[in-house]
Amino acid sequence: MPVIEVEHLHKRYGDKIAVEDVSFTVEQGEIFGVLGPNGAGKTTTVECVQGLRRADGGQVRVLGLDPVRDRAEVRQRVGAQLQESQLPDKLRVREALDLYRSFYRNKADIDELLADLGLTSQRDTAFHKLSGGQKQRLSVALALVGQPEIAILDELTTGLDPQGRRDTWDLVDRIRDRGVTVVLVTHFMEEAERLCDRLAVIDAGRVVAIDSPSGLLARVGSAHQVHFRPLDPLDEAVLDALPEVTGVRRNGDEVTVTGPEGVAQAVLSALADRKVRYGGLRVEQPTLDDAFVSLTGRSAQTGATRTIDERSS
Ligand SMILES: Nc1ncnc2c1ncn2[C@@H]1O[C@H](COP(=O)(O)OP(=O)(O)OP(=O)(O)O)[C@@H](O)[C@H]1O
Repeated sequence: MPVIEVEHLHKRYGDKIAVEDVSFTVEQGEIFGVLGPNGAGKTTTVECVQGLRRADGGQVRVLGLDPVRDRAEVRQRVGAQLQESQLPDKLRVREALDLYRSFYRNKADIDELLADLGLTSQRDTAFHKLSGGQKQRLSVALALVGQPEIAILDELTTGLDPQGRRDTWDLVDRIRDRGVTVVLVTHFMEEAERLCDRLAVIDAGRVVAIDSPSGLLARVGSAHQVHFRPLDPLDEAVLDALPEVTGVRRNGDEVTVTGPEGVAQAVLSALADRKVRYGGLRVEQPTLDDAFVSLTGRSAQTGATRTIDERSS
């Protein structure tokens, strides 16, 4: 059963159209991504879901409620992370959690929350003394302190280093394991691919695709590429004849073989069978960024790039 239903959402700021026409549903228990480049309308969309903004057109239902009319109830049941840290400098972690906890009917156990978020030893630390990653984790803790059914996390890992980003991803998995439905706003493809069950790709105020990460990747087609430099004589026709191979080309002493998933194994075993040694092996796999480019004609990625190592880790 969907916990969020957005139908033909339209939102303007004066003459500026922020959201042209956005529709999607979020199912109970999933991690749903809202993905797109800066200015695509992601934040405006989730602000309408939270009842922070009134739609100019279309319909939004959250847990069967109207988020503007039933704002107080939606606030109790939907936890939202603050996009920028907006707490007084001197407020201590524990005090911030106590304060926010007092707003909710279903109160989380603060010690448990601190432990879950790796903040136990910062419980008496003032807000301004926290690191960027700790502030980020506190803002997530504040989103969870009312034991929400849905958590909305906006640009969760912006500004974090790669390790901080990975720790935060583990955290999102744990939030879902508590049974919370997660809506994750991001412009990082890698983050969406790692975390989301399904995602809506938004560009210029419109949904261009809704799918699972692997479904989106499948739309890009067979973009796997294997590059290597043969160190022994190689008849490229041997590779071309493999059923997994869709193309072979040579550029100087480098050979590039293209094909669907599995092409790399097929090429490497053909080389081994013929005792052809090689150097400079690289395997490029399609990424969600490729999917985004093929859907919109341009890149959403402004930050992280993907490497083969990361993908296999
Ligand atoms: N309060 C506002 N007043 C006027 N225009 C706004 C306001 N908030 C957002 N916009 C504009 O609406 C468009 C959509 O903004 P929104 O913040 O929803 O996009 P976004 O996809 O979340 O972008 P980002 O990743 O940069 O946060 C942008 O062109 C933005 O400049």
